[in-house]
Amino acid sequence: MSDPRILLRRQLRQARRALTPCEQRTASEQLLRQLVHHPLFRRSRHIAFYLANDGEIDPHLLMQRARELGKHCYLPVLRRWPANQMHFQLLRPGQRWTTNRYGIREPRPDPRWQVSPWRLDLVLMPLVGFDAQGNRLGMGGGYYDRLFAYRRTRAHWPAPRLLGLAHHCQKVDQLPVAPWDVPLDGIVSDQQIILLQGTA
Ligand SMILES: Nc1nc2c(c(=O)[nH]1)N(C=O)[C@@H](CNc1ccc(C(=O)N[C@@H](CCC(=O)O)C(=O)O)cc1)CN2
Ligand SMILES: Nc1ncnc2c1ncn2[C@@H]1O[C@H](COP(=O)(O)OP(=O)(O)OP(=O)(O)O)[C@@H](O)[C@H]1O
Repeated sequence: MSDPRILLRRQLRQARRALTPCEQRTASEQLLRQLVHHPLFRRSRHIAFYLANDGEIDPHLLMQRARELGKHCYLPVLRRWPANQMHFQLLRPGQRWTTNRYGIREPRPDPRWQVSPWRLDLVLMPLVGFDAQGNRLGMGGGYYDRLFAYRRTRAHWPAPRLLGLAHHCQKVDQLPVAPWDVPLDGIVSDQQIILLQGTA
């Protein structure tokens, strides 16, 4: 039986890649506007971002603001072994960079600056698709799901808050949910903020 996620992923990735540079810039500015004064951002001192790839909504303006505000910013770094795992690494002055197996830039791995996910206050997650119930479709590597698998049994741990970031065109009526999917606390698109029950 074929996985309905595969076709959906292809369509939604095409849609976000089709956005013009001008639409991308506007979306990035809208994202900044939505989040910069939001308590979820203002209260957070340790925040994980991502470097936009494949037409993803670009959080770099927000990351720039976070750095100006003296917040600690982290990016995902893929583990060499086991190859299906990732963690977050603090961005440092004079940061050195490398390129991961998908061609995405990431900080050069340095265990001294890698943190356990529960040390973060807020994680901004890239996504391919979302629905109003807060379900997320990712790139299919399962990296975020594996890292936050502990949340499925400890749903009430306050930290970190998990927010998916997306272009509005990535919204669908209802996503198929997999048993390993980690529920998000909210989704922020260039047009709306959806906060799930219990998220303040
Ligand atoms: N910007 C960004 N960084 C991220 C993620 C992400 O989704 N976006 N990730 C979120 O998990 C992790 C990387 N996961 C990824 C998983 C698949 C592909 C990808 O392009 N897959 C190709 C197949 C490539 C291959 O098999 O070699 C494809 O589907 O076309 C990219 C990133 C960590 N960093
Ligand atoms: N907690 C977990 N433990 C083991 N395998 C997992 C776990 N979570 C996800 N996986 C595996 O990862 C694969 C990809 O999952 P899925 O398609 O949901 O990824 P995704 O959420 O789209 O990707 P990503 O999180 O990287 O953006 C699945 O085949 C699944 O078996």
